[in-house]
Amino acid sequence: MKEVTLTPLSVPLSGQLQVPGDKSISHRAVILGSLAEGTTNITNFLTGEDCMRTVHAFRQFGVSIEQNGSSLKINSSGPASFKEPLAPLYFGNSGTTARLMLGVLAGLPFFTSVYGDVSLAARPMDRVISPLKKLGAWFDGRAGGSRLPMAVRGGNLEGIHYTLPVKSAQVKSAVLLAGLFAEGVTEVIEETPSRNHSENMLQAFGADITEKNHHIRITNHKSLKATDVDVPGDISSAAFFMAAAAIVPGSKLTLTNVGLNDSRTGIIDVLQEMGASVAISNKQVTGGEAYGDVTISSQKLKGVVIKGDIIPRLIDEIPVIALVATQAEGETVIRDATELRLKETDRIKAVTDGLTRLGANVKPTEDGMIIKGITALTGGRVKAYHDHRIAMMHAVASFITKENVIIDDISSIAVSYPDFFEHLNRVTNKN
Ligand SMILES: O=C(O)C1=C[C@@H](OP(=O)(O)O)[C@@H](O)[C@H](O)C1
Ligand SMILES: C=C(OP(=O)(O)O)C(=O)O
Repeated sequence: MKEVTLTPLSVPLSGQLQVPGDKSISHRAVILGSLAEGTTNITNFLTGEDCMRTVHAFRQFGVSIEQNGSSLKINSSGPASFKEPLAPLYFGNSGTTARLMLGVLAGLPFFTSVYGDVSLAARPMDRVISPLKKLGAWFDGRAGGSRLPMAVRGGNLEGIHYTLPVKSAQVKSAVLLAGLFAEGVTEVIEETPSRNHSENMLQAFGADITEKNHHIRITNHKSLKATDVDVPGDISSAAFFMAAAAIVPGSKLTLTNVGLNDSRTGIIDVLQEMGASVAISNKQVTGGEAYGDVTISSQKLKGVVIKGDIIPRLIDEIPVIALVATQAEGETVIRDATELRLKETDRIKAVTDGLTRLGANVKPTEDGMIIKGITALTGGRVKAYHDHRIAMMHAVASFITKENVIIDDISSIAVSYPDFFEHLNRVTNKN
């Protein structure tokens, strides 16, 4: 447990900041770099605990992955050279590692066992196991085979046509990764688009993958070609600074090199609709991924309705959007977001409990929450529930509270943003 007491802020946020590399893209770069034959160099890799779990998993197969700061050099001879691991693979707190690696393990012709921390052990894995079994892999695990720890015996897969029953990029990616190893064509039908980093990167690594009218098709392709990846900054990490600049009066902040893939930019759309000033400059593309600089300044905000197809485009940003909504005039309604209950913690409960303790007017609903603003936040003791996004949301809240905010445990932040407090201090001139 690492408790922290945060004192209210008396200055606006200003200056420039480069947030760390994107978590989703970093995971995928290690996975595809390890499956490819040859040398893959990854720059601006996120060295947070979650992505390092994915690195360690491939090291256990015998893949050589050298780390030098935020650069990785992967030397691999492809999956045919992978060794059956001698020990279980530990995925820590990382849902993305668990779900995507189960897709890879389904394709590998050996036995593996996998486990995670208390939070990950509570998260549903049946959503990936169910299609992966249809492809031909064998799984068993706790809770009737639906939870970690889990055992996997992979290999001998055959392509399937699968309509995603949940709006989840992790499930889509697990099936596509297994599809690399399956005989014939594997097709995933996704009614509401979710983040498409797997599709972009599979294409960059030479996989035979196409997308048409929400139907994504991948063909058996064991030999991917090693391809360097420069990871853009993580918009989900930038979101905490965008929110801070939007709610602290007089702030103006530029976040550089932020990933701007359309499937992730829901937060920008929502902040603009609320009335914040958000400007994008220097937009470029690398490996199919858009990125650029985002300048945000505080303005008078108004409540909005957030529902439907935008939800997967901002799912991880909802905790901090809820905080912004406490400073927006009128009602903000968040719907269609039951998935929040299945993250590192139940984020509907964690956000509404925490913001209520700080003096906000927020009510949980079955699939989201309703926030009434503007409320002056008081401060107080809050719990992070060992969830990085909840801990960081509360840290940003301390910028606008009257009294101190005491967060019970901030150690979870290391999974996605090890330098978070250093960066907070930088833009508030605290140090
Ligand atoms: O594919 C990914 O990298 C992710 C997908 C999302 O999860 P779901 O697929 O469960 O929605 C997101 O919440 C998670 O942080 C990362
Ligand atoms: C939900 C998240 O991650 P994961 O599913 O990888 O644990 C997140 O980073 O907010």
